[in-house]
Amino acid sequence: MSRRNPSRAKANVEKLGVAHHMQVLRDALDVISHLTFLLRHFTCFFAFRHCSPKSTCVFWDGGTCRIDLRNAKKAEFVALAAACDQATFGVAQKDVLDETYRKAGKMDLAQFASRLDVVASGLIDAIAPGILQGQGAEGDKTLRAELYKLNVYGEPWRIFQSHKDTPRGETMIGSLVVIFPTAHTGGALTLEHGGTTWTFDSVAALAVAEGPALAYVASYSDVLHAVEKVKSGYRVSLTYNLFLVDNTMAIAGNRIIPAPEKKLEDSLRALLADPLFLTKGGFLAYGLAHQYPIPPPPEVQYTQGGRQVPPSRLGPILKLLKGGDARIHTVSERVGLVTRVKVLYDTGEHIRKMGKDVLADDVLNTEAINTEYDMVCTKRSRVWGSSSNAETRACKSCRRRVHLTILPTMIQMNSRQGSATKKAVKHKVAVEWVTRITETNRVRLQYLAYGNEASIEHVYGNAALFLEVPAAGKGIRA
Ligand SMILES: O=C(O)CCC(=O)C(=O)O
Ligand SMILES: [Fe+2]
Repeated sequence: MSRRNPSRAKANVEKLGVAHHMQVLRDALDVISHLTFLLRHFTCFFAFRHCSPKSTCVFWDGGTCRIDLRNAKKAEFVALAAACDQATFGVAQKDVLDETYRKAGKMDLAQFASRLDVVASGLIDAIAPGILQGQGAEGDKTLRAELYKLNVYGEPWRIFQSHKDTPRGETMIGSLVVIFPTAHTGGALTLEHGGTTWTFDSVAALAVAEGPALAYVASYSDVLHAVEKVKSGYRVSLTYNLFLVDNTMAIAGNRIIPAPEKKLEDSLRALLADPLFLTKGGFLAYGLAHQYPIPPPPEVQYTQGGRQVPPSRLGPILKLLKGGDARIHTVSERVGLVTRVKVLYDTGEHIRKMGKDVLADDVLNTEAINTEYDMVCTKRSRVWGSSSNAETRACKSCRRRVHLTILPTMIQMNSRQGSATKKAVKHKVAVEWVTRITETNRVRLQYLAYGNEASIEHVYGNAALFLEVPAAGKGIRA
């Protein structure tokens, strides 16, 4: 007969409790991701019915030319198309013209005027809940739409190849496309994000609308999209850039928290209340589902005291989180956890002293690697799920805990603090992955490696959200 150790059995049961709470948290996240998808869908398939007759008028050539897109004749479309430039597209912050790439005609804002008022018509109110979901604990963000350009598809330009819209500014979160009710066939918009694709057939949407209507699609800026071939007639669209702005009218406590978000919050609180969960503290980590622009490195500033540490290039991401990513941040803030975007580098075996995996609070540069300026954590064992899978779905089996060893920021060190460093190196931090790390926000570090010949090597890192969990009984867990 096997002898059972009652205290070990009890510990196992309690550990199951942590596993259970983690599972509830992941399930709540699954629902949130699904919700994100549904909202995007909803936004796509909604036909706008309240446009005034003037909304379909477009003027160009200093106002001397005019077209009413509700009942224009072929000659008018030909004139509009003739006034367009061949559309360019963004590559590395520059607009590039490639005849083989995009085949749509466009007019920049300076060349045309539209009478459509997206605010007064209620269009922004209609898209805001979808785009702003999860933003700000108290509904303290709102959307501002800036008209960007006009696109014309038809003879001689018929398609717009797959692309992501170039972010125009640090607070740009997405785009709004409005499609006019002109006679045409084809021209469906196909969208793809996180392995899910869907098609918005504006012709079909407008066909079922009663009375005058405009079709529209609002999506996050990391959604890949393309306009299929316009087979006949002319398709005309306006694009707006959508920016996140502070809502000065927000009233604390006024936000109605959606049920799935409440469930996520409750499951996070239950997890934190369990003293067996990250007993000594650590990170609860979350693989980002959306892609975010990372600003270029700032100029290094030298002051009398030495190098000035610039703000982290990852900082702006936190203010621009989208969908489920924003929801995690909002919930963790409400619960009282400090949340940061950090980059986990897979350094291979190349960079001595740093260990195989490095967790950084900023995008590292060569100087950082050479001098160990930045705050880094070196990991003892291989990180689970590291950079091998670009999936953004919640993972059911990511239970592995990894240990990190923290080094202090070297720039803050003086000789007295040097001894403190050695102590800090022994300090381990546990990381619990709620969802698999993704390659959606991948950064590359180039550095000079000295082997039998000096060579330029690269290491890659992936940004993820890290929620700082205090030890059981400490801080918000007291
Ligand atoms: O015309 C459309 O439906 C899409 C236009 C677009 O993607 C763009 O202008 O970037
Ligand atoms: Fe686009």
